Amino acid sequence: MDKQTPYISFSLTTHFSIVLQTQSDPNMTQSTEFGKSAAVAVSAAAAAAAASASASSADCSTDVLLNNFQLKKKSYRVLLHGQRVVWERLQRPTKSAAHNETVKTPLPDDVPTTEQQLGSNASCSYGEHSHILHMDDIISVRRGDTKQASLQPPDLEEPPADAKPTAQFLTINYAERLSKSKVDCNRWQLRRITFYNADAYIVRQWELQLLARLASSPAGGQRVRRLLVFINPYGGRKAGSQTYERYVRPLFQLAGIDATCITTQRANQIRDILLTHDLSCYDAVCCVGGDGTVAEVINGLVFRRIRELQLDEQRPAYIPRPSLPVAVIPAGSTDTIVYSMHGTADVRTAAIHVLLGQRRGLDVCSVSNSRSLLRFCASVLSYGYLGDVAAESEQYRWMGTKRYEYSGVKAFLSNRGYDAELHLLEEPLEPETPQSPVSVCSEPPSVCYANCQRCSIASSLQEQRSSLFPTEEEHKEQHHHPKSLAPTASLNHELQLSASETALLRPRPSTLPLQQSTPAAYGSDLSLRSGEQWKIIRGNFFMICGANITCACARSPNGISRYSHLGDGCLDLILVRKTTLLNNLRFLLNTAGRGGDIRSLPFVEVYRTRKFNFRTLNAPQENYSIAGSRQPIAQSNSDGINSEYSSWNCDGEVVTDLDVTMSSHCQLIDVFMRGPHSYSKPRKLVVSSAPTTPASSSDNVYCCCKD
Ligand SMILES: Nc1ncnc2c1ncn2[C@@H]1O[C@H](COP(=O)(O)OP(=O)(O)OP(=O)(O)O)[C@@H](O)[C@H]1O
Repeated sequence: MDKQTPYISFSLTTHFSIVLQTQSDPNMTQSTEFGKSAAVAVSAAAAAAAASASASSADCSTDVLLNNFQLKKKSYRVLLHGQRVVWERLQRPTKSAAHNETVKTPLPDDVPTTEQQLGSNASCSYGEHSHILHMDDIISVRRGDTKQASLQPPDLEEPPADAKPTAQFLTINYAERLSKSKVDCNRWQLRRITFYNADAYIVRQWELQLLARLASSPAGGQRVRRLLVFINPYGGRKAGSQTYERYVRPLFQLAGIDATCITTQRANQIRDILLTHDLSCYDAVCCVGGDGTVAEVINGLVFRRIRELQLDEQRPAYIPRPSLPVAVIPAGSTDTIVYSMHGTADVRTAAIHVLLGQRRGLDVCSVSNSRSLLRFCASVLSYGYLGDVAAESEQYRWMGTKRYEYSGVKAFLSNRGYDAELHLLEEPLEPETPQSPVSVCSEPPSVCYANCQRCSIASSLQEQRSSLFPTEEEHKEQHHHPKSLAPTASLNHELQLSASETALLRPRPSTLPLQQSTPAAYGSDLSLRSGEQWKIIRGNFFMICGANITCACARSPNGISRYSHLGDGCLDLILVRKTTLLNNLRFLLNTAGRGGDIRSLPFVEVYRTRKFNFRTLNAPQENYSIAGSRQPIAQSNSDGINSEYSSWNCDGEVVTDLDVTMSSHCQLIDVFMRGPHSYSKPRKLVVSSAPTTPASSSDNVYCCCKD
């Protein structure tokens, strides 16, 4: 190490070590106000060794690094503090300050002594002009001898740790969420910042510390190294391959992701590969395509797990959780799954979420008829209008996305309503409401945002919930011992759960084997267990939707089911009664706008449930398909739309069964997402010459419970 630039390690407390640099350059010299109990001064070599040791230790997150760097030829003080990198422009010393050589530090006066104390309010304590970058948002860190070299993707072959460092440039690639307006606050973009320091030892130390912190942070530990990518070249505008090459591959390279790509050659190929191939060398599965492609991946992974566990594929006793998480890159026509996950169908945003590694559990619904499990649904299962659109539009795929508009008008005009009977067990909405259609509630239910409380409660209760459900034997026992009938009640008391949390703890019908899946079986079983009655609704419907997620898309930014949550284990059943043509039009316009709320329409009912059963009235039994074939069952009229029965639209695919049960499985699949954000005005930075940076990623995240 250069003797001109010795390191001084200040040990403030047993929990802290601050490494400061002193240099002959007055602009880069600093003393400190921190040194309350500073035990000091180690040799340069010892400090470097200590630093690299601490970098490799898991507990390195308690260290603080503070150095001066140059950024665009301006001097900055840069601090690595817990999970944050903070940098602040060094001001030229004023006359009064020149006498007092102490430079203002970005840490608060009252320096907390432990990381816990620094905790969540640490970001508010930095200087007003500080730029704060959260570790969760860092994609990669690389040093280089030149700025250009530091911009290259990470080098897999690192020089030995004891080699003399030469690199003076340190580039941090990170993701930033753009918060431009209420309608554009969910796009993320890639940013980079390059710091320069004449001392290569400091640069190396920073890189080591940053990498160690990234690896030990919860999100960093989840980052993907080996990815299996399926590209559907057929979906949307048939631009899946170009989308991947142009926008996604460079980002994966930058993050050092080793991606194996397969371009599909036929429908259902993804599912077949996932069912039969060895996937042990992959950390995750990624698909580039629309909702149909995502559904193929989810179906493939869940059925694979069912096979691995040797469960009955037609009537599994329970639905197991696949081990691999799923990444989705939008390249379809509507891309509602991606839009609902991120609040945008922007390709870069979706790719950036894969790089950042943060995952959330996504509910997946199973769709079954009275005889067997048919498939899994990630977005919406819809009968009537949307079912007709799906069946119709397949014939006009050559039109591209216009086929939906054409088929939409045709299906709308020919819709005479469909007779149906539905059975469901209603779940209360948030806030707790009477067991009634949502349309009569005074307060709107919560919207699912990043850090959604409702979903995180559902996630944290997963373990407890599984042990709460009685097996068939336990269930019989409970009938003989009525005191044990309310395990949730006693648990609620122990855990002091709120009403909405209690609702999430309710026993679920989906734990029953599928052979008991007739409405009658459910009705009697659950009435006995929870003391609730199944609701039976009959009528003539323009459309029936079981929405697993909001189903938002560019055309319908709030989605058809605005208040659906991504991972609460519930689905929203939306019933649109057949009334007048004008009312049907009102409904469609309402879903298209940002301000609309279908719950305000008198002919629309929304029920939150974990499971519902549907059957047509007077349906001929012998026409039920077993596996949900794509063929229409009953004869269609001359327009291709059957006037008496519709078909189901399941994630854009056509299912023709007329006796269907849809059940939600809480957070069955892990997907790379944080959830959409609500708009909040970005912090204004006074120093305009400085690069703009995001507030801490967690600062951008709000609770779901506001609209
Ligand atoms: N090479 C291929 N040739 C034909 N069909 C394919 C091929 N690869 C995949 N498919 C099928 O194409 C169908 C449509 O794909 P996808 O749903 O991704 O696009 P989309 O329908 O345009 O988008 P969205 O569902 O978002 O509206 C899927 O059912 C998928 O199984």
